[in-house]
Amino acid sequence: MKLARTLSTMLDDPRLFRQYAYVDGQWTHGDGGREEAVFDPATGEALGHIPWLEAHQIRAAVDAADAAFVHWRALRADERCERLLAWHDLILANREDLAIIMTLEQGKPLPDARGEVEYGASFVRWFAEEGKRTFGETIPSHIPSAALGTLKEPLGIAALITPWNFPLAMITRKAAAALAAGCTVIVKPAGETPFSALALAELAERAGIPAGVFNVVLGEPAEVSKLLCAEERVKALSFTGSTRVGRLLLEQSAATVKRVSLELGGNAPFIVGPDMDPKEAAFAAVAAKFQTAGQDCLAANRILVHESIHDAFVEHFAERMAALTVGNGLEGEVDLGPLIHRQAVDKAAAIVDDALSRGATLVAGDQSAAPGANFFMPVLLTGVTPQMKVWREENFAPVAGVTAYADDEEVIAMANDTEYGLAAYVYTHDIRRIWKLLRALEYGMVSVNSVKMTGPPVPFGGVKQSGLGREGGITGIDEYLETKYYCLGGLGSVSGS
Ligand SMILES: NC(=O)c1ccc[n+]([C@@H]2O[C@H](COP(=O)([O-])OP(=O)(O)OC[C@H]3O[C@@H](n4cnc5c(N)ncnc54)[C@H](O)[C@@H]3O)[C@@H](O)[C@H]2O)c1
Ligand SMILES: N[C@@H](CC=O)C(=O)O
Repeated sequence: MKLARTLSTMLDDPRLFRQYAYVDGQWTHGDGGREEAVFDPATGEALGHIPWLEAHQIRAAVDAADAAFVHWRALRADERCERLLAWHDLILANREDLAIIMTLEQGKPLPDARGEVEYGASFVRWFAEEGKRTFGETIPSHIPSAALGTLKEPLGIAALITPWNFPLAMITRKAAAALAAGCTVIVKPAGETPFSALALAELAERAGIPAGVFNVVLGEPAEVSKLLCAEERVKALSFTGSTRVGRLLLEQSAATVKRVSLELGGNAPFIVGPDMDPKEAAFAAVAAKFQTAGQDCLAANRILVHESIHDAFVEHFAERMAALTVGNGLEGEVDLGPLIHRQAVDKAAAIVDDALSRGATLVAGDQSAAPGANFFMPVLLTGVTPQMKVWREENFAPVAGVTAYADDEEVIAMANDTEYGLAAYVYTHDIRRIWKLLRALEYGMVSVNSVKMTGPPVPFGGVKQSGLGREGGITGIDEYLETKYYCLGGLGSVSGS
């Protein structure tokens, strides 16, 4: 497929490409005339422009979400469910257009983008159904003549701030939960990937989600986030992004005591036991490292291999890595697209340089083969140590670092030697080792002998500085619900009280 200059000409439905914010059911430009270009990371070409809203326009979005909350919360759960299912169906019906938009603005290969559209839609279906199951409790009463229980009520307006690496699914995993709970939402997508969010808004409108219920605001990130955090009427803040920005938003939300959910950075260990077939483990590690060109919070950052199979593992890893193709995600069979921008490439190069200067070995990774300014060829480093940035930082790039270990105690200490605690991978068939590692690893998610671990039924989230709260699963909707306890006294003789 040839890259067209105008994004809309590539779509079956050009109305999915919107260059406005979406507030109170209206496509909105910025009153101050400020706007930003959005670039295709593969080519550097500008795809379009988005407005930066002024402070009074952000407040107008809060006014709209506040007014809409009254009616949205009053719908029955099954009525909200119907609208969410309509949204789900429209997302899937427009899968190809949404995938093209995503590949153009984010860079991931088109098949991966299609996969993300399906993944994103799956959260909408999940929460459409979960909204019908927000049960309260009956509490055996200790108070004479009283009935006790709880109700689940929507919190109010939820501000949802999302990253660029999964421009669609990180929105739906939050928004579908909030909307199903009866909350209204204000989405602030990453400036690098706003068009997926705006296409979702167009489809939400077509699905019959009323004006003011789903809003997308755009603007200078720190400015917009500060305004949303300061707003008393915004009751919940759900953020996915870096730990650095997550800390900042947590601090800013303190003044209004918001419900805060944070899905932050990861630094996943990938542990390979001595009993593993080195080839099987190496192929799995390549899959866990290089999806989304390493720009994934679940990416296997530190690959910890038992010393008895280390050399064979490295050989197979290098062989598998050499077969990966790097290029424009719209063109042909590509495994890795570009990084999001030049700063990401510079950061990756600096991390590799740091590792080499501290004694790591470069097994493979020739940057002269990169097909463009924002591309970074996969790198394999061995002899990685805790002193190196590649160990300490989330590299968010196709840079794999391998370290040998001697025994379970050593690998547990190595794996936990990080401020992060999102996900860990364990590859071994020894059931005792599996149980030991499962219990000892300080991570919110541990995946044993499987690269794939996510999906709607899963309580996704991290411990330590990888976050607060869980998204998805049967508890994901609780992030947007308040428990109201009631005591109905003076009932006379209440049987069983
Ligand atoms: N745990 C998860 O579920 C998960 C999922 C995806 C991505 N991530 C993490 O996201 C990070 C990559 O995404 P990113 O680079 O977009 O993160 P980021 O923190 O730079 O940006 C995330 C969002 O915050 C906004 N933002 C940026 N600077 C801000 C500021 N100073 N004040 C307020 N808002 C600001 C951005 O515009 C964007 O909308 C990685 O750390 C990755 O691990 C985590
Ligand atoms: N792959 C993760 C997103 C992290 O960047 C997910 O499935 O949520």
